[in-house]
Parts: sequence; C-alpha cells; structure tokens
Amino acid sequence: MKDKNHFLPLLIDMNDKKIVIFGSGSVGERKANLFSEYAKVTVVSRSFSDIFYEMERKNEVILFEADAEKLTDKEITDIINEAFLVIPATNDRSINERIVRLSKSLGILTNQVDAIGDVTVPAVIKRGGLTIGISTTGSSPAFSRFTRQQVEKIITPEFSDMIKIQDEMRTYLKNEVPDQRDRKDILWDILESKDVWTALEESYEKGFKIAQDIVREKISRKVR
Ligand SMILES: C[C@@]1(CC(=O)O)c2cc3[nH]c(cc4nc(cc5[nH]c(cc(n2)[C@H]1CCC(=O)O)[C@@](C)(CC(=O)O)[C@@H]5CCC(=O)O)C(CC(=O)O)=C4CCC(=O)O)c(CCC(=O)O)c3CC(=O)O
Ligand SMILES: NC(=O)C1=CN([C@@H]2O[C@H](COP(=O)(O)OP(=O)(O)OC[C@H]3O[C@@H](n4cnc5c(N)ncnc54)[C@H](O)[C@@H]3O)[C@@H](O)[C@H]2O)C=CC1
Repeated sequence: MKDKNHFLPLLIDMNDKKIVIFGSGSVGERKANLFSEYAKVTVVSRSFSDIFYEMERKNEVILFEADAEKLTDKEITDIINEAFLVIPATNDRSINERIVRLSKSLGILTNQVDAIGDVTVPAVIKRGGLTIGISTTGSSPAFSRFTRQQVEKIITPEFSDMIKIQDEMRTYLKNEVPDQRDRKDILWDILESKDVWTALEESYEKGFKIAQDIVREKISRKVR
C-alpha cells in the first residue's frame, strides 16, 4: 500500500516531455485531453474513436493502433522508451500491471488509473497566472472535481490582475528597495489593500495606480 502522506504537489515543465497512454476509452480520452495541452502525447490502443483521429489531425496526439496483449516486452519497451510518464488506462488490469512493471524497469514514472501510481493527477484550475491542483490522493476523485467547481466560483478576474500587479511591482522593487523584508512588506500592503481590490473591479489601470501610490508612499517613508 502506498503511503498517501508522501504525495507532494509539484509543478513540472511538461513542454517536450513524452507521455504514453495505453487505452482510448473515457479515461484514456480524459488523460489525452489534459496532457496534450502540456506535452507530447502518444496513445496506444486497439481502436480509436473519431475524437482521437480529430486530435491526431490537429497534431495534438500521435496514435499507435495495437493490441498491447500481442506486443512483446521489447515492443512495449520501444514504445515507452524515454517517456517521462506512462499511463496504462486500458480496462484490463493485467495489461495495465504489465505496462507498469515494464515502465518501472526503465525507471519511468507511472500514473495508474486503477490504483495509486507514482504520480496521481489532480483536478486542475488554471486562471490567468494562477495554477491550482486539487487532490484527495485517490480517496474521492469526485470530491476533487467538486472542490474544483467550488474554488472556481471564488476566483474572480481580479485575481489575475493582482498577480500582474505583484509581478510588475516586485520586479520594480528588486531594483529600488535593497532590503528583502521591506520589499515583502510593500507587496503584502498591496495584497491586503481593500482599495486596490475595489479599484480592480473597475479596471486594471485603476488598481495599478493605487498600488503605485502605496509603493511610492512606502518608499518615501523608508528613504526619510
Ligand atoms: C487515483 C486517480 C488516478 C488517476 O487517474 O490519476 C483516480 C482514480 C479513479 N477515478 C475513478 C473515478 C472517477 N474519476 C473522476 C474524475 C477525476 N479523476 C481524477 C484523478 C484520479 N482518479 C486520481 C486521484 C485523484 C484524487 O483523488 O483527487 C481527476 C481529479 C483528474 C483527471 O483524471 O483528469 C478527475 C477530475 C477532474 C476534474 O473534473 O477537474 C470521477 C468524477 C466524475 O466523473 O464525476 C470519477 C467517478 C466518481 C468517483 O469514483 O469518485 C476511478 C473508478 C472508481 C470506480 O471504479 O468506481 C478510479 C480508480 C479507483 O479508484 O480505483
Ligand atoms: N482514473 C480515473 O479517473 C478512472 C479510472 N477508471 C479505471 O480505468 C479503466 C479504464 O476505464 P475506461 O476508459 O472507462 O474503460 P473503457 O472500457 O472505456 O476503455 C478501455 C480502453 O482500453 C483499450 N484496450 C483494452 N485492452 C486493450 C489491449 N489489450 N490493447 C490495447 N488497448 C486495449 C480499449 O480499446 C479501450 O480503448 C477502468 O477499468 C477503471 O479501472 C475508471 C473511471 C475513472
């Protein structure tokens, strides 16, 4: 049994990473949709629905039609070679387990859809500059989805505006304010300023101006 307490969410740069998914049922399709936004996805399956052919046409996935049961270990190894992550998502547990075993022997990470693998996929929220991953580490995927829907309701458009302001201001402050603790205080004053948040409801520019006033006032006090 895996110890769920040892799962840590990390953000990984998936650009140009190879992901191999086995099976193209509803789960294979969900994983292909998610991962093809970030990485190079190959899907191996006995047959494919039109949705997959459409994804292939748009260069979002590479399709490989094969019965994994009939492939030799060497053939499977060649397919998964140099993959960052392998996802056995067929409805045949013994095939999925064989793929996991071969992946492990090559030191490749696995995401198991019928057990907890080395990697578990969270529900993902991506809004502006904000990324949130939500997981119950397999206890209740439906609850992860439910939580995503609840959290999405509280993320207003002002969130990404505030991230933009913070990004600009901290770059500016790194040049203007030598002490990191002073920089931190100013950034928190902006984050906690009701005036900035209220102004952002009107426009980005209005919020930015108030944040600028806070920065100016703070810097002048520090200089004095
Ligand atoms: C362990 C894990 C492995 C993995 O796939 O990475 C896994 C395993 C399993 N899921 C199953 C079922 C469902 N999965 C979903 C939905 C999602 N499942 C996802 C991840 C994970 N699913 C990993 C754990 C993540 C965590 O715990 O948080 C999400 C978050 C991400 C994604 O896949 O993209 C995505 C929501 C994305 C979103 O909406 O944002 C729903 C909800 C629905 O459809 O309404 C249901 C039906 C309701 C239910 O069962 O909860 C079953 C079959 C159970 C059975 O046989 O009954 C298994 C296998 C098992 O449990 O043995
Ligand atoms: N992680 C998750 O979120 C969920 C996981 N599951 C688990 O995932 C498994 C798959 O679920 P679904 O996609 O709904 O199943 P499905 O029956 O819709 O699809 C199975 C796919 O595997 C392919 N396949 C089966 N044997 C194969 C072989 N020998 N070679 C190549 N391809 C083969 C089939 O062609 C099909 O594309 C389920 O058995 C269940 O254990 C189920 C629901 C959600």
